[in-house]
Amino acid sequence: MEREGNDCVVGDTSLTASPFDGEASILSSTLLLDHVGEVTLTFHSDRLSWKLVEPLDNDVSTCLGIKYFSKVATGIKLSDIYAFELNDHGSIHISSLPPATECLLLGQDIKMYSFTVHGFIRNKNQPSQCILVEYTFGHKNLPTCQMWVNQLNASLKHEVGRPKNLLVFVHPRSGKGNGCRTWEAVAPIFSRAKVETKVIVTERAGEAFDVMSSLTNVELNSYDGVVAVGGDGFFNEILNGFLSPRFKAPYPPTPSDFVHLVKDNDDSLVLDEDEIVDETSSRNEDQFPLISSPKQSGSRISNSNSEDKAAEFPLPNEWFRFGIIPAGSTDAIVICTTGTRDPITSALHIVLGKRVHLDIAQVVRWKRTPKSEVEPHVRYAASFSGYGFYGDVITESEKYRWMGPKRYDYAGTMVFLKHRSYEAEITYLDVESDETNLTSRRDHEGNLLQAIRSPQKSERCICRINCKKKQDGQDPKDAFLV
Ligand SMILES: Nc1ncnc2c1ncn2[C@@H]1O[C@H](COP(=O)(O)OP(=O)(O)OP(=O)(O)O)[C@@H](O)[C@H]1O
Repeated sequence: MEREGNDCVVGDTSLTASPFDGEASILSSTLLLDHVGEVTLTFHSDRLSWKLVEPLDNDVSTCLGIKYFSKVATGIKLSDIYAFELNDHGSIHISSLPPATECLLLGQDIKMYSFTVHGFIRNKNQPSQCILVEYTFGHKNLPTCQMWVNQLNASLKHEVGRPKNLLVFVHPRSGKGNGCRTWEAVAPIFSRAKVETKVIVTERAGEAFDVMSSLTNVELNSYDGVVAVGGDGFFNEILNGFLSPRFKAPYPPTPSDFVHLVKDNDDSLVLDEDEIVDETSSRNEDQFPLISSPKQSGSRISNSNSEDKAAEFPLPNEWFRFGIIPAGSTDAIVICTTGTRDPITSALHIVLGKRVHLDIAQVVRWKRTPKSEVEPHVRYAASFSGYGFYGDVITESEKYRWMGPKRYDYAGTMVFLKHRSYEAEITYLDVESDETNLTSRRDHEGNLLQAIRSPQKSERCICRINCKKKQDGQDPKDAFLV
């Protein structure tokens, strides 16, 4: 170690393995840690650690007679680091005290070359939340700093699953209208981590769906994933744009005693006798009488990107991922997946390549009648799917988007005061995941469905809706509810 004029400390740099705390290290140097002082920085295979060369007495410093305890970190795991950056020639400040409490006599700035380690620590009170940290190390020689940055960047490349290129959709009017500001706040994390981003700020509802559904799989494969900066609705729109033209799966079986309903002009729902399906004939004809097979349903269910049909990638590569940075009104998906509603935490999870599997529900709206030309409507939902009161609240709340998240409270109250009730019949299929024979599975599902459905829907139906039939004093059993 040598000392140069104005007390600048220049350390020895060792590229060979050297023992540190009883552990083999890859690299070790004496450097100046900004706002701390002279440290020995050591790079182990999975972490960086540093130690004050001349520790302060019992880790306590004094200023004008006041004692300050040093709470300087002493290391960081490689997996908690998202970037290393070489800085311009500039000031490194030597002091063990935080700037606010620093004694003028203790601090001094030294001009030198430096590099910064960007990482995160967990919030002690809320461990799901990540807090950005950065440590800047200085040295008089530029090549030493460069060598450290090159070496560290090379090891970050071994961290698996970190994205390099992402497609980002920003919903500017999401939540309280903070979509763009949220993106601006997290964008530096992506640029420091050298993650390329193509950013699309939407101008209308449905734009993200259109872009996602019109991109070819080859184009999608040029990205490592897609990120939504917005709320749950926006994320679901992107997901639907991705899945709708690509995902090929059989529709769920039609309930065997499905009753067809038509909506009369007075908004009440009544049974249309002419439309009742002959169960026997329809079941013989097809296991799924009211919905078309994937072949029949054409572009809705098959891949609409004709040039991709014979493509190498039926779906994007296995590393393809979907990310969400919360800027919405409720952000349920983010809270469920990261445990916190914090854009910084989400951005860090994305650049660090953290992954979590997400269940997706396929929601199929059946054909209203067997003669109907309209194809079944298919939607995918990542968080929840609402019916009845919830559906009405969402529909109503869209009229008051200018209120921000409070619109849900307002719309919820308004819909509640209408005192509508909604009826639904739920059946479920117990699917064995390892079952490979689709035909036998369908048979099994069909039997199971019948087994768990109750016999006479009309007998059990209690009409609570304020429909015309009821107002006219007719037997509620004549009115069917959805
Ligand atoms: N530029 C835009 N202008 C208007 N609507 C848009 C625009 N971009 C997207 N949308 C639509 O706004 C809907 C709601 O967006 P988003 O989910 O981001 O906000 P939110 O409803 O406030 O949040 P949350 O879903 O968390 O309650 C989306 O389904 C999307 O179709």
